[in-house]
Amino acid sequence: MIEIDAITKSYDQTVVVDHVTLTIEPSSVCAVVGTSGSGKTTLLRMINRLVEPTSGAIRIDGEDTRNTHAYELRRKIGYAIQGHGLFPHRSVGQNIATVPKLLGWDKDKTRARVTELLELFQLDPAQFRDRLPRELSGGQQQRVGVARALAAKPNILLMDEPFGALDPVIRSKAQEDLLTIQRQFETTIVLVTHDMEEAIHLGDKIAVMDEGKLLQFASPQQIISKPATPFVAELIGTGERPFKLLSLARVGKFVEPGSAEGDPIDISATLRDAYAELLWSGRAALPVSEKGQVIGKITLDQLSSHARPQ
Ligand SMILES: Nc1ncnc2c1ncn2[C@@H]1O[C@H](COP(=O)(O)OP(=O)(O)OP(=O)(O)O)[C@@H](O)[C@H]1O
Repeated sequence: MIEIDAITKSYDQTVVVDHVTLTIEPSSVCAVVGTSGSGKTTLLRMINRLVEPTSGAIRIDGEDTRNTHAYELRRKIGYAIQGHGLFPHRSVGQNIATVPKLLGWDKDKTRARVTELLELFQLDPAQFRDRLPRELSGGQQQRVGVARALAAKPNILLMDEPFGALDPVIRSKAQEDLLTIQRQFETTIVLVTHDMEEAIHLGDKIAVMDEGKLLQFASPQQIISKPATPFVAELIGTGERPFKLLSLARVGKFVEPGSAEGDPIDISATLRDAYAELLWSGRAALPVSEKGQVIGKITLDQLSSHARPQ
């Protein structure tokens, strides 16, 4: 658990993070969202003391971070940034091994961990271990950046716009991979993004910042249905609200008995996918399938009722 308690950062007379208080539950994803200059990166960096707070406290599992050396904290906490920040003259394997090496892991253990991570991120170790970062595509470099951040099996992973430089297709794959890995390792993730769509998709909770202040800290559902201020509503985009609500729920929860015409949709699809398919094909209901078997249907009426605040 990360408890952020009235944390404040000022540079000279300018307050860039202003008395922010929030608690991030273990094994959850907290997305920090806001416009440029709102203090997101500064807030994130105060968690691993890359930036020292001016006042306030941060506790990790009850322990005040000021009681731990900053370098120890940074070895314990994974950190991945936009543009991945890989060391250009070190191989992929050496990049991933950075923190294990600092922690004094032996060679075999480190090599085994690098192999495990390369496989996890679908980068064939035989092919990629000895390449230099510049010999990889942007998406592959980004995966190495996240692999490096996870190398020493941190409980906490801080991510600053990790997918910012990726094209939409690779980005969405990278987001899915991250969620899979997060569930597998139960990592607590704090992720900075300026993209509300990404925050809604990845966050169990979303922290909305503006001018150094925390405007709202709530679930995606609550942020969309009950934005705390007009600024939060603006960030979501009023016209987008119904679709964003639909994107949070999966078809599986809303299956009705009966059948419908045409191609089925899988139970794992989002209600937004189902809605798009209904509109596109001009149908009022879709058959729903699970492992290739039709198990019921989902109707336009049901989707409409779910696209409103509950
Ligand atoms: N070392 C520093 N010295 C002085 N001002 C700083 C310093 N670091 C950040 N700031 C200022 O603090 C404010 C918040 O910066 P921060 O990088 O936290 O914002 P952000 O929300 O992450 O923005 P972006 O999305 O553009 O990265 C900005 O106005 C920035 O200019």
